Parts: sequence; C-alpha cells; structure tokens
Amino acid sequence: MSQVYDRVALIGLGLIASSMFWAIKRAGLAGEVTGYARSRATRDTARRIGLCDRVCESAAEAAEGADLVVLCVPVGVMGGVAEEIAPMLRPGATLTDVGSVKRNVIEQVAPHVPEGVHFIPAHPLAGTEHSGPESGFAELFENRWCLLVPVHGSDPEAVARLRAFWEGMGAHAEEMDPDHHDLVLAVTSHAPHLIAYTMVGVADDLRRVTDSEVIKYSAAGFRDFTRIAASDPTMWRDVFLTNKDATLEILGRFTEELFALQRAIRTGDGEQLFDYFTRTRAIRRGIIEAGQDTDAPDFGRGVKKS
Ligand SMILES: NC(=O)c1ccc[n+]([C@@H]2O[C@H](COP(=O)([O-])OP(=O)(O)OC[C@H]3O[C@@H](n4cnc5c(N)ncnc54)[C@H](O)[C@@H]3O)[C@@H](O)[C@H]2O)c1
Ligand SMILES: O=C(O)C(=O)C[C@]1(C(=O)O)C=C[C@@H](O)C=C1
Repeated sequence: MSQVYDRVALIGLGLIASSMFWAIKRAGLAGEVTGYARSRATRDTARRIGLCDRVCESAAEAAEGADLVVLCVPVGVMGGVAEEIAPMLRPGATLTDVGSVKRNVIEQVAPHVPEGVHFIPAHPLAGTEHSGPESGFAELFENRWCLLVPVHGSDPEAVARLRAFWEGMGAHAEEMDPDHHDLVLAVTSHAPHLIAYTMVGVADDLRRVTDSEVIKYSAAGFRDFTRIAASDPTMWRDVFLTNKDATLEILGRFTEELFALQRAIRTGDGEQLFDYFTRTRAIRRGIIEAGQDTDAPDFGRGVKKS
C-alpha cells in the first residue's frame, strides 16, 4: 500500500488513535504522524512506546501543516478541540473524526471548519473494552466497517482519499447519512452497551445479597456482558448524552418487548415464549447462512460461535 497523506495528525491518543498509528505505519499510509493528548502522562507514555513520529505539546501544534487531522477524543469534547485547531488547518486539508455518534459531532465541529478545509466525519466499527495509548494494535480495523459520513457538499476527491486511507488500514468503507448512522448504531452498539451496563449493575446489587455467587458462577454470556460493561465511562457517558433520541427510541422498544416477555413468563404463556425464541433463532441462522457471522462486531469476540 502506498502513502495516502504526507502528514497525519491524531488528536487524542487512546485506543483508536494508537491502533490507527500502528496500522498507518504498517501499511506506509503517511509520511509523518504527529499526535497530541491532553494529559502529560499520556504524552509521556506515547513518547516512551514510540506512538507517533512526533508528540506535540498542543493540539494546534500537532495539526499545523497536516493534510489529514483526525479527532480521536470522546464525542463530548469534539467541538472544543475543533475550535482549538481550526486556525492551524491549511486550505485543502481534510478534518475527520472517529466518534461513535455522528449528528451531534457534525453540529459541534462544522461551525469551526474554515473555508477550504474538507470536513468528512467517520466512524470505524471496531473497538475493545480497553482504552488509553497502550491499548492499540495494528489489526483492530482489519475486516471491519468504517462508515464515512460526508457532510453536504463534501469534495468527492477528498472522500475517495479518506476511503483509501481506511481501506489501507484494512477496513471496508461505506458512506452513510448521519441520522441513519445514529439510529443503526443505537441498535447495534449503544443500546446493547446500556443493557450490558445494567445487567452487570443488577448482578452487582445481587452479589451483596447472595455473597459473591453471581460472579463466581457466571457463565460465558454474562462474562461477555462484564467485558462490554468494562468499557470507558467517559466515552460511553458522552455517547448516551449525544445520541439521546435514537437511543431512547430503541430502549423504548426494548422495554416494551421485555415487558411482553415478562408478562408471558408470569402468565405461563409458553407458546409466546417459544414463538419469540424461534423467531430470534431464525435470525441468527439467517446471518450464518448468509456467511456474515465472521464479520460480526466485537460482541462475538471471545465467544464460541454457535
Ligand atoms: N473504544 C471503542 O470501542 C471505539 C470504537 C469506535 C470509535 N470510538 C470513538 O473514538 C473516540 C476515542 O475513543 P477511544 O476508545 O480511543 O478512547 P480512549 O479513552 O482510549 O482515548 C481518548 C483520548 O482522548 C484524550 N482526550 C480526552 N479529552 C481530550 C481533550 N479535550 N483534548 C485532547 N485529548 C483529549 C484522552 O486523554 C485519551 O488519550 C471516541 O469518540 C469514541 O466514541 C471508540
Ligand atoms: O467490542 C467492543 O468492545 C465494542 O464495544 C466496539 C464497538 C461496538 O459496539 O461494536 C463500540 C463502540 C464503537 O463506536 C464501535 C465499536
């Protein structure tokens, strides 16, 4: 793979930025990669492990002269960081992000984008429960989707270049409208995370009652919930606060279904339970028959495929 950008700047040096750095280097996608993180401890760690060719003392310094700037910070602070770096963005440069929510990030960032800079939001559908500069690895994006969410009037050439960049890191890129993105992700990622957080919280409450049995005897399904529920609190707080409407819509539907199943259990309606589980089993089998299970998002990681 050949170089796509001369200089890439990564702002926020956590799981996603560090994985991008190692993937960029492995494929030779950029001449130089600069980086910045807010805390001195993170910048020191980055220097120690060789994360980024140059770790800068400000976001503006890292962004200066870059032809691609990637915002890799929690979604709640995207606008503030964009405002800080805006004066340093050169005409013709591309500004992108990796945030898990798109409409809100566009609303925060777009007002700060200078004339002549291409703003192309993006979201790699890949991650783990780990965070920080030492958690990244070059293979994270391999065979995963990266959704590109070009704003109205995005330059097609700049979009094609960003697509080539993500493909160079091993991802499959596809374009999507921001509102559709937020609804789809509320179903596939945001609501499931909230359910996992809740389930682990419930078990923790119970643990006080049953004195450690819940965790001690937990089976694989619940253990995977605990993996998901170990995800970064800042990141997920921001996801729920910024994708409020879509998440509440999906959780509302989820609650209705849960109540229906709860009622079926209480009234002993075995037929309803059996029909429901038959329908969901057919969905899983359909995915396997269509050959799509190997590309399943990280909820499948570490879990034996059925
Ligand atoms: N973790 C995942 O599974 C995943 C997957 C896809 C996308 N994302 C998105 O990617 C982004 C980064 O997530 P991550 O998992 O790499 O998080 P992380 O916690 O590993 O890293 C975030 C980094 O941003 C830095 N930071 C926070 N506020 C900052 C500020 N104001 N200025 C500069 N740096 C700041 C932190 O110090 C940290 O280095 C988030 O927007 C998240 O929604 C995460
Ligand atoms: O496997 C995990 O740890 C993840 O949660 C990754 C995951 C997901 O829900 O699939 C989390 C958030 C993202 O924005 C994209 C990917």
